[in-house]
Amino acid sequence: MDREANLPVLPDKPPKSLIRPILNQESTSSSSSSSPELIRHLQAAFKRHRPLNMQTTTIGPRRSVVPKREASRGSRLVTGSTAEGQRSQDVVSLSQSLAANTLTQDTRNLATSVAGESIDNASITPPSVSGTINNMFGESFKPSDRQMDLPKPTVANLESKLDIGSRNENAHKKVQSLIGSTLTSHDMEWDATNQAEASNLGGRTGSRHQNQQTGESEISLKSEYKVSSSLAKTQGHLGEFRNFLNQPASQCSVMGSSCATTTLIHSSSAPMLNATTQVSRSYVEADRNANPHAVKSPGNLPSVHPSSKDRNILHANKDAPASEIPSSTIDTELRVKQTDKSTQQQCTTKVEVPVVSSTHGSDGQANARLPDELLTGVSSQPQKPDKHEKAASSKGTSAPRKRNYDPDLFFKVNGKLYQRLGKIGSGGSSEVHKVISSDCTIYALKKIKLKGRDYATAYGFCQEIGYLKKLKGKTNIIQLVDYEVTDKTLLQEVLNGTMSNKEGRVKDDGFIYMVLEYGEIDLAHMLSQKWKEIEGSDRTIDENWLRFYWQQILQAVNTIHEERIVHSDLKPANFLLVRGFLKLIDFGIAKAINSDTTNIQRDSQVGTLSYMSPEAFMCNETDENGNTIKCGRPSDIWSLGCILYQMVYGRTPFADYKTFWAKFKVITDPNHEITYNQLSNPWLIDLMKKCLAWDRNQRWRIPELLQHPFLAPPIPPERQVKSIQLLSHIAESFGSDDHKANTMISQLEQLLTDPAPLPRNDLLDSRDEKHQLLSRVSELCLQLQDLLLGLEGDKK
Ligand SMILES: Nc1ncnc2c1ncn2[C@@H]1O[C@H](COP(=O)(O)OP(=O)(O)OP(=O)(O)O)[C@@H](O)[C@H]1O
Repeated sequence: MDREANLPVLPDKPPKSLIRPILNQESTSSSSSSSPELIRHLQAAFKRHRPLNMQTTTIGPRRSVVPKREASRGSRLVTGSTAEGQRSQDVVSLSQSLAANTLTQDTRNLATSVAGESIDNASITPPSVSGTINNMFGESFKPSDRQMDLPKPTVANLESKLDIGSRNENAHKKVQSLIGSTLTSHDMEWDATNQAEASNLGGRTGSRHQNQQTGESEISLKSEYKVSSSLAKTQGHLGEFRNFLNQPASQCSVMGSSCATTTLIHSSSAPMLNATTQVSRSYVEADRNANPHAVKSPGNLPSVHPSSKDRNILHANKDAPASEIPSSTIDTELRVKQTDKSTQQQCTTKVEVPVVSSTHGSDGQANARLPDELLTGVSSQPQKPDKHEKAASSKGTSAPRKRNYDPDLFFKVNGKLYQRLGKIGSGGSSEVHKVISSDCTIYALKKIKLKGRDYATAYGFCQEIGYLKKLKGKTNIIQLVDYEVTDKTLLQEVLNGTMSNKEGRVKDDGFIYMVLEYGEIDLAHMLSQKWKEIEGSDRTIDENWLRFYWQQILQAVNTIHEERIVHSDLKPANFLLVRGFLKLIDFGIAKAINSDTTNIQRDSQVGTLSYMSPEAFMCNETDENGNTIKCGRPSDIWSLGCILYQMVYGRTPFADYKTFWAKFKVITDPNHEITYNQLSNPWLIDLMKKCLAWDRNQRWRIPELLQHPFLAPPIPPERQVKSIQLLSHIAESFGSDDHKANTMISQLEQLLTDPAPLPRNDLLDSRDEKHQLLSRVSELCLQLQDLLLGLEGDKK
């Protein structure tokens, strides 16, 4: 089949908008007859009058202007009916047949946007930011979005209003200093920006200040007007904040990220958040020491006190009529009853139980009280409708939700509040926020908007919960701490494995919330940093570093393959460092393998271009023998090969092929030879080849890869060592600058040590191979002998 004949011709040149407007050149060429003086004036005039935003966003359409974390969002390819319409520019949408006449508009947009521009995934791009990325909600995501989302005016008042109790005083002071410092930093930003932003109490602008020092010098800019104008709001936030801190601790919190590690990793990028984690840990530990059984809460506030809403929940849990039960609680209860109880309890019951006991138990009565005026303050505060969520409960998918918290500051998942600390990143389908729970544990909260998506896609997103539940307790997979799907029917269907509404679209404004273990940095950024260190020096990648992380990558993928799950979107950005170890994330397009087969059935082609296997590009087409091309575990192995290649060489194997079609063509061509530049360790090349074999049946499986000589170098037997000693003795005669002799010696050494790179199992099985090997050895020996004789002749 001549696939290319059907391919639409895409422009080789990048779209105009992507062409860097080099004013100098244009001016020069268009006025070639003018005097150089005039040109200079013209250029100066252009520069002077260029609008500000043009300077920052229009010029320099470099892909490298991607914020940390955001950088690694690659071009995910989604095809056919399952392609969701609201992807960011990084997302490719292709019709299933890949024929020109069936290409969707999205595809054209993508293909155009990537033409001439590297679509090799921004994952190795330095985490510097100078541009703006639109996220799925149409909001502009700026680098500053990563910063604290706390309300500015809350700062000044919090410290004075939160009492410091005598018990755990140090720890509480730390919390307060944290609050003070983080909010103060935010204040600075707020004060420095225009007044219109003062009303944005969500603080979405975030702080661009990278350190406290800078912030301190600007604090004097704070105007009295701004503080007083937002006083009323501040009271409300204070109430919310206190209320938040009074929430019961989640037992799941022990799974949160190590604060110390977080501090270490992020020290350069998010100093304020570092302070947060560090202090929260101190607090948690101090409190634990003081009373290991108490539910943690800072300040001298009672240790456990539910919000007014929580009290409703408690009633409901006891004997209150159903009408009083908030919807989320009903849903939670429902889910616990209707689904796998043991698993559910881990995620939901754990969270609610402390609330019940603390309020209804005798201790609870004594402890769980906030000052009434504070509660009043919370409930009387005008509620800001969340533009994303206000319709979430409409049309019967879930009952109307009353809010007693500011959605700009908090997320609520299963009745538990999580305070926003900043946006970490946004993928093609989601946005991920760093949050802190009431027990001061840091989590990542992934929020996926469902509205407008086709049902199958929404179903797929929801399946991620299913996979993560299945992978609970697996240390090399990111752990799901809690979750909520506002569309209960959808969740129920996913959990039951049914799909009734395959063709429909999600109309209700539903969301999926997933509270996840927090990862400090992803592999894409680790690689980018590593390569920055290496570039400009004559060093190559440290093999031990490579072994350390490659082994973890393999083990993580092995875990899911053993569970019969194919990830389908393996790339550096989907491996997160948690407490020093890599964990796999993003099961958004993962698929389970049916028990009677080894492949998964896909309705569409999915993945991230640079890491997609040939069969992923051709999924569901027929090969030359008429067999349907399917994806299975080998498809993940190919992606692993691309990751390893990137770790070794600093770029993916097909990075030179810039456009989608160029990549498609080369990756699906069985005769294309991937270039492997020479390395000091030939095993490394062999290992990459084992993963990147075009024929998926030739690719090694993970158990084999874990035994590959690169990870498990063979120990040479005594005899071999002797032969190597002999060779090094001979090598000394030639000196290091005799390239020819040294090449022969190292070839001989390799042949004698281990006749690589033959597959280990059929090592020297055939007589012919042994014969060939011996003749090659003797040939090299004779040549070396000649060289040695020549050398001695020269000396005489
Ligand atoms: N648990 C976590 N801890 C820290 N950061 C996370 C976590 N989960 C996700 N992220 C960040 O958010 C980004 C997007 O997350 P994720 O890949 O799960 O979303 P997605 O919408 O499926 O993205 P994609 O389109 O790349 O598949 C990740 O690359 C990572 O940087």
